[in-house]
Amino acid sequence: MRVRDVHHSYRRRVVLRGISIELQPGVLAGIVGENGAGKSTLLKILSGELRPDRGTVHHGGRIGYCPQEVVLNDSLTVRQHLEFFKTAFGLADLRRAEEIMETLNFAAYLDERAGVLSGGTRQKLNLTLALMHDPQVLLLDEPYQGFDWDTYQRFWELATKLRDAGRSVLTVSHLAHDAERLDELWQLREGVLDAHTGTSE
Ligand SMILES: Nc1ncnc2c1ncn2[C@@H]1O[C@H](COP(=O)(O)OP(=O)(O)OP(=O)(O)O)[C@@H](O)[C@H]1O
Repeated sequence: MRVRDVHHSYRRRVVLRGISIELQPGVLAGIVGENGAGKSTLLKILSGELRPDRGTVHHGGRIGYCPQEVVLNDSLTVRQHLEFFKTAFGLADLRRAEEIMETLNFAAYLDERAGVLSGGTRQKLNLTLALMHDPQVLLLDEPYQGFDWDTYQRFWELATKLRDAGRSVLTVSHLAHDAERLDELWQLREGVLDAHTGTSE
């Protein structure tokens, strides 16, 4: 994925002031920044959900986008969500989705309605829906929010495995405590990206 000179404002609030970034295959990268720094705005632009005021985003292959806001239908079960996305992605089966569910340890909830799931379990489903079509570029917005420690570890094992299989993985977070797990880490501040140098935000 190649991003060149992306700018974005919401009316007079300037959020991104010239973001350029290159995401190679087989890289696990992170962007950190304070609340309101513009991380979600940038991911929305990279995923194609939002059009930048200026600048370009080029990518090859499938994108997997896990937004910060969990987008689920409370009246559908986990299984129904998977079936819906299987059709939307044109998948032959749910093999990958089932593998991810096993990894994240929530296969037992297949027939529960999304509306009764805990926050962490909803996030597991959110993440599964973003990854089940085996995207080449993964854009993950605070993907582990609400995860318990064991699931948090499993999330990183999954992200590392995908990186090792040649996927590009980009996670955004307000904390830099995962720095040692990442191949590249940037800091978003005042609308621009710099190499992250500090140990925490
Ligand atoms: N749809 C919108 N309309 C107007 N302003 C917005 C909109 N979305 C975001 N903003 C503003 O843009 C700025 C950046 O927001 P964004 O959600 O991208 O930040 P963030 O770094 O992801 O924050 P957080 O860590 O809290 O999730 C904030 O000041 C926010 O209030």
